[in-house]
Amino acid sequence: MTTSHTSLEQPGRGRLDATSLARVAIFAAIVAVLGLPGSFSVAGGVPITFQTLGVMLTGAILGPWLGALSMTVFMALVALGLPLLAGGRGGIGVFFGPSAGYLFGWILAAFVIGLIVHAGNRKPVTWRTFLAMIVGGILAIYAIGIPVQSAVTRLPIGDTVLTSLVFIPGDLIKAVIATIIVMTLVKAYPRAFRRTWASQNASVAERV
Ligand SMILES: O=C(O)CCCC[C@@H]1SC[C@@H]2NC(=O)N[C@@H]21
Repeated sequence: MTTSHTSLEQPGRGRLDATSLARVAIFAAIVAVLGLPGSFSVAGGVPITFQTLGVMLTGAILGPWLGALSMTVFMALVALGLPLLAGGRGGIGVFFGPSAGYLFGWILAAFVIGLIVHAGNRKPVTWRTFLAMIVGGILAIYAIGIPVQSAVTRLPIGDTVLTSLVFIPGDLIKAVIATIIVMTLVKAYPRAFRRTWASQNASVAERV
């Protein structure tokens, strides 16, 4: 195993070099920037936000581990009080509010999207990338977000599911946009994507 002054140990896996660290930071920043236009308030206390587009891109481009790490860093900064959520919100309180589950879901989403997009170490194709956005970027987020929202607001789960239907049109549009961006990048920079794939797989291989 090589050592480097510009790398950090990743728990349970290989090394996190300076480039990976920069990517993690850049995508956390992209998610923050997508919060700048603000959000749309809807019933239930969970806003419609562009930030999930950033979550989708993070998982697809960084892959499962770095993607999840990037979203974890983003959440840590939010917890520390940085106003990175749409509408300039931040602080530990958001993790006890109606959208807390969705926020944790963003970490899972980046991981699941990365897994599906990178599945089998094959070149990303449009259908699998779009499937990843649906499964990771919508279903995985809702799977945590809706039960937590229901528990926090004390609205029955069925009613909370109905409330969350308002997110579907926007999230589907974001899934399409994310797929177009990712496939455009794959076509423009195939070697960069191959390197991302290879490094993630090498890291996974190191773990077994
Ligand atoms: O800013 C927050 O407090 C978190 C917002 C969570 C928004 C959820 S994520 C899935 C769904 N899609 C949206 O546009 N909004 C919700």
